Amino acid sequence: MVDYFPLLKYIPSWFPGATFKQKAKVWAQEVLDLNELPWKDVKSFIASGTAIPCIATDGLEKFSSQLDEMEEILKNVCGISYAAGGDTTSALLLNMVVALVCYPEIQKKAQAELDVVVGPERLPDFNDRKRLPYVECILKETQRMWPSLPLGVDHYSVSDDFYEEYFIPKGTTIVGNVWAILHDKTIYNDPMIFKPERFLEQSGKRCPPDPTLYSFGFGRRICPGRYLALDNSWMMIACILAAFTIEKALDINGNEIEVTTQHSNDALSFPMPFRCRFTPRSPQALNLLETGFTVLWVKRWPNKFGIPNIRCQSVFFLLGLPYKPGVTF
Ligand code: HEM
Repeated sequence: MVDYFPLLKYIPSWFPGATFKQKAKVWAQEVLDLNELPWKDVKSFIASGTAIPCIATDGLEKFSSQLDEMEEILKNVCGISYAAGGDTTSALLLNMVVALVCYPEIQKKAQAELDVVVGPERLPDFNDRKRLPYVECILKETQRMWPSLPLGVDHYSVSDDFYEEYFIPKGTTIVGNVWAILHDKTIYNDPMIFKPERFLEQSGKRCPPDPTLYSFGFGRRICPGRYLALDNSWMMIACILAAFTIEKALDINGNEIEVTTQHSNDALSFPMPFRCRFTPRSPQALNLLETGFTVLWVKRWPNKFGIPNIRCQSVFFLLGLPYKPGVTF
């Protein structure tokens, strides 16, 4: 509000109606805490020898001789990654789970693909990704149908500009309507229908544009975490699909509890709370759940950007299980 009406910043916080100033004070402290408190924790874990390898421990080790100038930067990189990457990625994952619950035939098709390519003895990994086109299509279609940030993040024109017949004066707020682009029926056929197949590459067929082009923002401020977000989300959903069948939860009479595809109306669009059941697909799947992530972590991505940590934590979060640092799923 103050950005739009700069005079408001001179109103004292006790002035009737100026509650935004009191709120801003509380929120400012919360933002500072988000940066400072986890950083303090990491440093105390390092001191006590209990830290698990992650981007923060890597950075502190790598720049140990330049900490005077680098520590503030490292702390801010970690803080903004958490602030910008946590809820957005969770929203995408929860949307994929909603889709799998609501459309069991889509879930079955993805599992059939995984069974052929990966089999029941191990969890999927990035080497399998190219051979799992349908799982990729689910990731794309979820971003199209329910983008995590339907109106993106506002931009601001730094100089006078023209777009087609529109004059855009310097200082105009520009809202990129991601939702409208991704539901444009001239680009995406039947845009209100969840249809991963639309992104399946087949000879003689032209696929619509990848929603990733829009769902991570635009121009030079485009999301720098998009590759991590997409890799992380792909790995999560591929592993969940390989190991579980996800169905609607049952009430006390054994009837299925309906799941809606409605969403919150906030800047960040989460599915409305829903209940579902995760059932291991087989005894081997259950075994993989106990050992699979340890194997992936140790063998494939030792200590790289903390990705395995984030992934394991998210799986625990999604399943509503308490996450213990250092314990892999
Ligand atoms: C599904 C997950 C994610 C979505 C949908 C998403 C979406 C977005 C969008 C729409 C923007 C605004 C871009 C613009 O101004 O046009 C943005 C900015 C940003 N994102 Fe993401 N993001 C996700 C995950 C992440 C992750 C995992 C990280 C970091 C690890 C991250 C870091 C950032 C940062 C630092 C910015 C600000 C960039 C700037 O202003 O220059 N995001 N993101």
